[in-house]
Amino acid sequence: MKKSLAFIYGIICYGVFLETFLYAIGFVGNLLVPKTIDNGLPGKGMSGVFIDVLLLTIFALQHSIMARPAFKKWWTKIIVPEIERSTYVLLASLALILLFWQWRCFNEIIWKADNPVVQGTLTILYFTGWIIVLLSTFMINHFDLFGLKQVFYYFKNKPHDDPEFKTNWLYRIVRHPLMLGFLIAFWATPLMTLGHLIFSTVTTIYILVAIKFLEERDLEKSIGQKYTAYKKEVPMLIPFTK
Ligand SMILES: C[S@@+](CC[C@H](N)C(=O)[O-])C[C@H]1O[C@@H](n2cnc3c(N)ncnc32)[C@H](O)[C@@H]1O
Repeated sequence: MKKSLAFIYGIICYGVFLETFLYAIGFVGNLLVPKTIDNGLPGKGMSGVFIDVLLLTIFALQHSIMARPAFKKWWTKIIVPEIERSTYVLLASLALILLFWQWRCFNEIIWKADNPVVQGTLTILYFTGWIIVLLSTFMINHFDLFGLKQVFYYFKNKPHDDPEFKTNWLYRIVRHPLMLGFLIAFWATPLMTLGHLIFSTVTTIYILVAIKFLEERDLEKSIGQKYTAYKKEVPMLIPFTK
């Protein structure tokens, strides 16, 4: 019973993530969804900027704190370890939903591409960024990353191992293709408004800090010499710079 419930919970969390991910593509790209980065509650002065930065900080803190090994060790004494990843994914999705709902728009134009070729190129780049994000999740292990594998193995009474360290496909070109995909999607836009600029700047700072001071430190601790060698060989985010 407990295992079935955990499995159902994992599927629900994955469903919420999938919807949030698709909504995010529409939100950042100003496409199809009711509230977007440039179409929603109007931002007013510094209080609007404060709200946007706060929303991004809530997401960043949830993401960073709950991904740390020390937090997971403590947290899995409280909840069933097999639903830890699903819970992380659910809370990350809820933090994003809060951001989509409460985002304050600032529509002052920073840049606008009028040339159709430039517009088209930036739009293609935008979608390429999201495709890179999605592909990268499959290169690590999509179902592990989003908690489905853990609850399925629990349901089936099979032991679950942590995902393997990968250095193939996009991980041979940069160490963080998933984050590179996000950076491309956040910056490649034919219309950059002040609100979008706040979003892209804060997320870029967060991505750089999280990679350098959190994720890579944990990876070096858990993988050791193999990761140090990988760092020497493969660039962090910009392809062909090593
Ligand atoms: C959201 S993913 C982002 C991965 C990576 N930073 C990227 O941008 O492609 C975070 C998880 O991926 C794991 N991870 C990072 N690099 C990895 C690799 N080369 N192989 C397997 N897992 C990796 C981290 O341990 C962490 O649990």
